[in-house]
This record gives sequence, structure tokens and C-alpha cells, in this order.
Amino acid sequence: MQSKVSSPVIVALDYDSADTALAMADQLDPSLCRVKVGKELFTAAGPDLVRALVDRGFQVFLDLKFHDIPNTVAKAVKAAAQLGVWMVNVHASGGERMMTAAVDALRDCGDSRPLLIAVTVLTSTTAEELAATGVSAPLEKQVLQLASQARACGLDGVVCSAREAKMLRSECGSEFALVTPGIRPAGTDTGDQRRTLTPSEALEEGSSYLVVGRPITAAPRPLESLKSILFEISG
Ligand SMILES: O=c1ccn([C@@H]2O[C@H](COP(=O)(O)O)[C@@H](O)[C@H]2O)c(=O)[nH]1
Repeated sequence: MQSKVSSPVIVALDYDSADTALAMADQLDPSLCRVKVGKELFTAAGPDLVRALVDRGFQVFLDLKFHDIPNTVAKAVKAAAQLGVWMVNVHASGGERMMTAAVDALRDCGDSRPLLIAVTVLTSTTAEELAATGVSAPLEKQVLQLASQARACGLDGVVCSAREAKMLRSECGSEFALVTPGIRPAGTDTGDQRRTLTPSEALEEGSSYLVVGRPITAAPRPLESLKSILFEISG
């Protein structure tokens, strides 16, 4: 039975084994956060680990960022739904046909349909790095273009930086989920992230969910770090 979750925080379980991920999950509380399984953990531990987290009462965001031909992505999101995940994602740059195929694949899931969202521009990417890939639009315009396409295709939201949340909230409406990694409490190491905001700034800008990894998982007392973020945003 999944817990009712009272917070917008999604803890990124970026680990290389099921044992370490479950040891961290067991220090957390499924009523205080959701958890995210990304490429490292899923590649190492697979669907059984996802089921183990669901069985512990966690709502799981399966962050595999599918990016492939429409038929393959449709089948992948359907397989994710069968795992009982709460949210799954694709890359918006896969295009409208791919995103529509993903939406269509989840149509017969009924109440167990996961939220389907699309990655816009990764939060580790700078404007200069995006331009170097050949994208001529300014970074914010590119985020807006990809988010608008995702919304038009019927997706539930996007992954973006909290720095773009105000713009997307105003362009995409109040129901569109804005899932924002690159969250860094004041004074914490940004690491490889480039477009960051603090938890309270992110919510003020309009984020729906805050993805937080290392500031919680690398802290000496992860549950205390989670609670300190929840305290910051409750103010
Ligand atoms: O644009 C994106 C999309 C996904 N992520 C993922 O979020 C977490 C962030 O972890 P931190 O340790 O808080 O940096 C990580 O799993 C990424 O794969 C992202 O950062 N940006």
C-alpha cells in the first residue's frame, strides 16, 4: 500500500546496488518523500528493486529518460507502468510522434496509469553547452518549445530547471507538473549541476516537485537533511 505523501521532495537514489539503495530508503519515510530510480540504479538492480521500493510504500519516479523510436518508447513506458511506478519520463527532444506514442501506450492503464513527463534541457547543461550541440534557440526558448510540445501531446508535465519554472507555469498552466532537479540548499555543493535554485526558491518560482539527490543522500544524516529541507519550504 503506497503512503500518502505530504511533501514535494523526490529523493534521487543514485546507487550502484539494490542493497545500498534499500539501506537509504529504509532511513527515509515514504510519507515525507517520494523516491527516484535512475539509470545507474536501474541498470545495476533492475525491476526487482523498483518493486521492492513500491512494496515499502514509496511512490517511485522511474527516471530512465526514454529516447528512441516511437514503437520502442511506447513499449518501454508500458513496461514501466506494469512495475507500478508513480511517474515515468521520456526525452521531449524525441519529438511529437514519440511522445504521442508514449501517451497512447498508457491509455488502457486506468487508475494505475503513471504520470508521464518529458525532459526538456538537462539541469547540468549551460546555455553555451546547448548552443554547442547545434541548437540555435536560446536555452529558455528551447525549454519552452519542448515543454509546449509535451503539453500539446498530452503529457502531464516536464523536467526542467526551477529557473524556468516561472515561465513554464505561466505558459503551461497550473495543472502541468514541473519536476525540477538541480535543487541545492544554500551552501551545498552544486557538483555537476549548472542551473540550480534552493528548495524554497524553486517552489516560489512554481516547481511542483523538487528532485534532490546528493544534498540528502551524501549527508551524514539523510533523514535530518530531508527534514531540514521540508522545514525550509514549510516557512
Ligand atoms: O535535468 C535533469 C534530469 C534529471 N536529473 C537527475 O536528478 C538527480 C539529481 O541529483 P543531485 O544529486 O541532486 O544532483 C540525478 O539523479 C539526475 O540524474 C538531473 O539532475 N537533471
